[in-house]
Amino acid sequence: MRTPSPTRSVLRPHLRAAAWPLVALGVLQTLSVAGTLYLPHLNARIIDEGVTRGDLDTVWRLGSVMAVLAVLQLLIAGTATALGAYISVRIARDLRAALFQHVMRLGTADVRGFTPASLITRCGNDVVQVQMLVLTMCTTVLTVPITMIGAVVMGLREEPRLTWLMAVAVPALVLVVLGFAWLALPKYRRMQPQIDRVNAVLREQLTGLRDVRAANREDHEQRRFEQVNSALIDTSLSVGRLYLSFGPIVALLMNLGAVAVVWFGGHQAAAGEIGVGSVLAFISYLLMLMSAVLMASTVVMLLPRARVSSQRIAEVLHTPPESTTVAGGTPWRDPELGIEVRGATVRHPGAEQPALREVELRVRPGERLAVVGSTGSGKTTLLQAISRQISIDSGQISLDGTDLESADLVDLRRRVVLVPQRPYLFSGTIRSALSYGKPDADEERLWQALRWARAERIVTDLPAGLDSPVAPGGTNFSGGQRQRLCLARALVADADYYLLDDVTSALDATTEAEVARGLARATADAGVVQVTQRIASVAEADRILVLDRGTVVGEGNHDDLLGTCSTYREFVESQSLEETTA
Ligand SMILES: Nc1ncnc2c1ncn2[C@@H]1O[C@H](COP(=O)(O)OP(=O)(O)OP(=O)(O)O)[C@@H](O)[C@H]1O
Repeated sequence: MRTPSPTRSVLRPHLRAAAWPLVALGVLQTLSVAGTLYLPHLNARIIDEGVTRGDLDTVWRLGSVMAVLAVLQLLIAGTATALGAYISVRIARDLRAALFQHVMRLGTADVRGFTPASLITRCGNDVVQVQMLVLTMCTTVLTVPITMIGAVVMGLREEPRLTWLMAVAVPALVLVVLGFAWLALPKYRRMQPQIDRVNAVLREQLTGLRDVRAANREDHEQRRFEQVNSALIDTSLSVGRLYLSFGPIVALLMNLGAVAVVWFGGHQAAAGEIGVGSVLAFISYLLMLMSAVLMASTVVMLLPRARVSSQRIAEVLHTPPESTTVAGGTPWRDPELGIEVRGATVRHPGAEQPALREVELRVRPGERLAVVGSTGSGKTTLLQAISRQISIDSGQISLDGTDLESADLVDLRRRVVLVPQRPYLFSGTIRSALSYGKPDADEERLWQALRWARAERIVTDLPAGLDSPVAPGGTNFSGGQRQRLCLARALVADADYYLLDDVTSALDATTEAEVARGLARATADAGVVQVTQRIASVAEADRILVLDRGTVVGEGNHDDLLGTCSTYREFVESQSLEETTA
């Protein structure tokens, strides 16, 4: 079975949506080309029937017709160009929107797999490549064949004995174009991944700028950037050099064609066999024919590059979204059942060992479960799995008796709120940042959440209060302030379950204790799974789950675990040691 071309599959829905503008464009282009083809013929008649015979009336009459026709042709061609640009911009806009919408629905693992840098290139540069192709197609798809046929027919009408020149000039030009394509296409293919690499390096360097400076590695990073950048520049330059040689060769061929017409046609004109106007018209038709071949070659050049870009866009669009049950999944069964994890095993893509092995846990409404374990023991992975940021490889996770795989994802995310280890604050104001997950939250709710998260002072200390600006990522706040604001944002959502991933790690012990008290009040009716490294937070929990290398090695309350779980004892002892040292 033939697989549809990626360009076609990516463009089809958008071309269909632009059907009427495309029809209008076709009509305008046909009229414009017809005008272009008729003008040299009129010119020939003015010269041969008017100028040569000294018939001024004919010169005036045909001259006026030619002037009106030329203006009309210009207007129509201008409108067609504008319409073509409009269609290509509109298609690019819709394609980018569709791509962005799809990326938003991709699973976390898929986003990691593509890499954010590549996704940015795909939404940006790759869409631009497709847009360029559409724009070129808009100006050539009808113009080229009509011009080619029209130029040959009109050339034959003017002087059939010169048409052999067309039969020589056009294949020569086609050969040059094919040679150029053969040299240029591999370079174009190399370019997109090179743009990806530049973006990836740049993104990493800008994200880790502080660490680069702290480690004095500016020179190293500069070299790393220069390496990927110069690879891209080299490719771009070699394409540019090819174009440099292509232009003069094509111009030479076209001029040789014109000279040949003058040479052979001139002899016939001198012998009185044809008019000078016909020779001039034939030159115009030959040049039109060659220009049409060039226009077609532009499409031939753009097509493979746009194909590579379409392929990259199609890869994203064809990646299934996170869930087939984004809305309208299986209803929740029994609110008393809460969160249940049964035999959950998770292996991250590319990882040798599973991050979670056969994990079992249960959290009911109003219950608080603390999760402790050494670094890398799978705590974050567990919370990601419960909130369905990642899928589990085996076992089952359910909420209120409904398997998360078949649950309504939007409703799940409304009911179960994850506060990650390094949450992100979006730019805007504190008000917009706090109500990010619940845009209809009233002001009282925002203040209440701020009080619970002990973040009220952060806001009242600012002159503009809730309307104070937040920089992208919340970088105008300290780590501890950011953590509390993010916690407040989660509490605004008023969820049924909270998954808290070490959310007080940047706070001092006193503030942490205050936050813990606020949290306890805020989430009194909710179920809470709290990953923590602090013994103080563990003490507040109803139960404690101890993870070691992805496996549950203990579960119970503090006293039970002290007696039964050596990993937990080590955790407690390390904390006591820290406190003593402090
Ligand atoms: N995206 C990933 N790809 C591959 N392996 C991963 C990925 N994320 C985590 N891991 C691995 O899974 C294991 C568990 O990681 P996880 O982040 O869940 O640990 P953690 O207990 O939360 O650690 P920490 O306390 O340091 O935050 C680790 O061995 C880690 O290297």
